[in-house]
Amino acid sequence: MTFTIDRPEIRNAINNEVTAGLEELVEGAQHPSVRMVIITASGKQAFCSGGDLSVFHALRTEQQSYRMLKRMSDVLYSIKTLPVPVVAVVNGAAVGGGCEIATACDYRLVWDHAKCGFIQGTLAITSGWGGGTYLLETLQHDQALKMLSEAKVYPANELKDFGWATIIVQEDQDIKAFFERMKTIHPDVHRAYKEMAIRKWQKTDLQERVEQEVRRCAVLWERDAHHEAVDRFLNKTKKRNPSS
Ligand SMILES: CC[C@H](C(=O)O)C(=O)SCCNC(=O)CCNC(=O)[C@H](O)C(C)(C)COP(=O)(O)OP(=O)(O)OC[C@H]1O[C@@H](n2cnc3c(N)ncnc32)[C@H](O)[C@@H]1OP(=O)(O)O
Repeated sequence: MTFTIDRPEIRNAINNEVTAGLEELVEGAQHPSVRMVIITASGKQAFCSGGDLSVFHALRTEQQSYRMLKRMSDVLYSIKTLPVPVVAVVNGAAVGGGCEIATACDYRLVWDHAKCGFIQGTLAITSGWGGGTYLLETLQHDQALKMLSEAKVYPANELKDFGWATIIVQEDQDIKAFFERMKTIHPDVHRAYKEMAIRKWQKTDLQERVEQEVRRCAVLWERDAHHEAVDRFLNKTKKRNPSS
């Protein structure tokens, strides 16, 4: 199954409609005929620019933001624990929550022009969809902490050095070759290894650790520093496009 985020004009930002689409993806991926799930996006400029600030800036309080963060973190946990391999084809910039979505996947095939990073810190919040927890699961500790706390974007070669990018993609053939290799192995083997990973996450309270991340982000969300940072971003847009 392939899910394509299709809002290129807004750099594939996540709104409630995309969240609902991801929830449908999780439902559909339960079918026994599904061998793997691919998440990608339209265009070449962005995989996903995180939450849609033009929508989510209306969430002012800890409780209001918690509801959005919790819904998205639940769907990302369901994606992470799907019984089949989940592959992010990172077709462009993955920032903020967009980086969290890609990190929730098992593999990240990153186009060579894509710059990715956990930029939530520039908005005076932390990751809030589970991506910080998943990064700490995935990368060497110091690399994960560096990626989270620097709150900056990195080019594909650095993402590969960190161990975040599974492969760097320079042409469509690189993606084709990745899936051709996957298909040489029986789906039952992929499912069995995924089950081993899920059992490890269940035994190490991964879902509870995500819940703590969500609650921490919601606390920071309510503070002035976050709302002022979002207003600066949206005002920059307005200056560029007075009609917007
Ligand atoms: C817990 C997760 C957390 C949350 O929301 O809950 C987050 O995800 S926090 C992080 C939120 N995301 C951002 O702060 C990223 C903002 N966007 C960018 O940094 C850039 O747009 C980038 C790097 C993704 C792409 O840069 P590029 O120069 O290619 O494009 P523009 O910046 O000119 O953007 C084009 C157009 O799209 C609008 N846009 C882009 N991202 C968002 C967004 N996340 N929410 C709302 N709107 C977005 C941007 O304002 C431009 O609009 P226009 O009217 O055409 O000027």
